[in-house]
Amino acid sequence: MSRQTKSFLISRFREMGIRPATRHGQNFLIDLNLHRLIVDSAELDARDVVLEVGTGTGAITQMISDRAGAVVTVEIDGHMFELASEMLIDRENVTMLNVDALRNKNNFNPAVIEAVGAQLASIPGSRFKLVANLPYNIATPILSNLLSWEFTPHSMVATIQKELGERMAAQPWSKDYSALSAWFQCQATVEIVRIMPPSVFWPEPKVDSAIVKTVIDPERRAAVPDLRYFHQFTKAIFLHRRKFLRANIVAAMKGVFNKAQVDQVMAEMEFAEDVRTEQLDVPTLLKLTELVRKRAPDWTMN
Ligand SMILES: C[S@@+](CC[C@H](N)C(=O)[O-])C[C@H]1O[C@@H](n2cnc3c(N)ncnc32)[C@H](O)[C@@H]1O
Repeated sequence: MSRQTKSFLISRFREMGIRPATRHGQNFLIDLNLHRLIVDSAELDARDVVLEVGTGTGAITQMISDRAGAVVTVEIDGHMFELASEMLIDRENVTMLNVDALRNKNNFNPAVIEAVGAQLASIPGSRFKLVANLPYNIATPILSNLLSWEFTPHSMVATIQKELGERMAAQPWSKDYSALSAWFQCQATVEIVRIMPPSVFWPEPKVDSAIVKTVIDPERRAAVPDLRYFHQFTKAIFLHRRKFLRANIVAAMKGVFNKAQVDQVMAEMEFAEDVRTEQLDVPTLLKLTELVRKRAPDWTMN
């Protein structure tokens, strides 16, 4: 049974003589029904190897461990690691790592990759999932990098800033639609499971949060010929998403395409001159990327 209530946290932090570390995004979820909702949304069973970034006190880890085949949980803060160890020490299917989950913005820590790989190899027919109340300062790189990781996740259920969840799920023409929306939606479905006010955390964050579920769609993913190219090219043309698409392609392909070549691409796509990047849905972005990739396969974003 989880002990993660506000009074439990306050008294344990006092005993240890520490305060929640803002720099590590330490906002602990104190509504136990929401712990359950996160874990229920992941639909776990014994085949699942779960990565949790941010063990905290281990409250969610415990619930995951009850349902999944294995959990690899990662915590950067030595005090939190110590606190969580008390609760998780006897659990044989839990691997605890006291490291930074990320080596840098674009890469996971090799120790995390190794631990997840070992668990995936040890369970026949294993599936890889992320379940986490993520530290908000690294939520985007964690979720985004997992989509091009060594192990393709089956799904990811995460508590993140509401604004990030809205960007992941956004549709063309909306203010939140961006390269990030296209990156998620070209290979997965994104569902906002629950919006949550600051009061369900201790200490309270400044913004609303959301539980967001991303389920990878293998068919959709396989239909993207070059995920890395798509990611880079959409990032480049969405730098000024309200501008005319033509100007964005000219800027993105500077030194590779001359303006006549850009006009050829525009004509082949049957785009009007005044089409803007923010209007393009994911299938159209995929088609456009392929036309560009065929003409400039070696292009990379500056
Ligand atoms: C939002 S709290 C969530 C804690 C707990 N799972 C819960 O639900 O209450 C995020 C946790 O991630 C840890 N953390 C922050 N940055 C990290 C990083 N780069 N790698 C691993 N853990 C990190 C923090 O110390 C904190 O315990």
